Amino acid sequence: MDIVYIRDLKVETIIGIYDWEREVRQTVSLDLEMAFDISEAARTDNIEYTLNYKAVAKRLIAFIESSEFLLVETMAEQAAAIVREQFSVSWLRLRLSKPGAVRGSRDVGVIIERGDRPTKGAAAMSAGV
Ligand SMILES: Nc1nc2c(c(=O)[nH]1)N=C([C@H](O)[C@@H](O)CO)CN2
Repeated sequence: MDIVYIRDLKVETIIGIYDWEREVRQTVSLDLEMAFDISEAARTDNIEYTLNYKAVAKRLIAFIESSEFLLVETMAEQAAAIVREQFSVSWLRLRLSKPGAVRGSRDVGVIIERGDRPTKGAAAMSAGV
């Protein structure tokens, strides 16, 4: 299985457990690796046969911009579910970072994997199979 990816998708949103975090929008950043067989798209040179990363990015931006989660965990889980269910992605790895949230660190956050691990190709390598 191959991978279609999105790196460092920055979105402004309400996120965090502290009072001040409920009042100002902060930037979160998403890295997404999505298992997808790209062979038919490569053969036909047709966007209809692949996972359109722009469509995924637009959907995630709309979802995150309108959300108000306390935890990065909740945002990551729900973003992963949207990608899996609405774009028929069988496996994905999602890193959700909150830049500057902890003094002294570049960013903090979570990395989650969801779905069935692919057994061959770039996605299998990425999933450590
Ligand atoms: N595992 C988590 N730890 C923390 C979170 C979180 O969402 N998941 N959030 C915070 C605060 O909102 C922090 O980001 C503010 O700097 C603290 N720890």
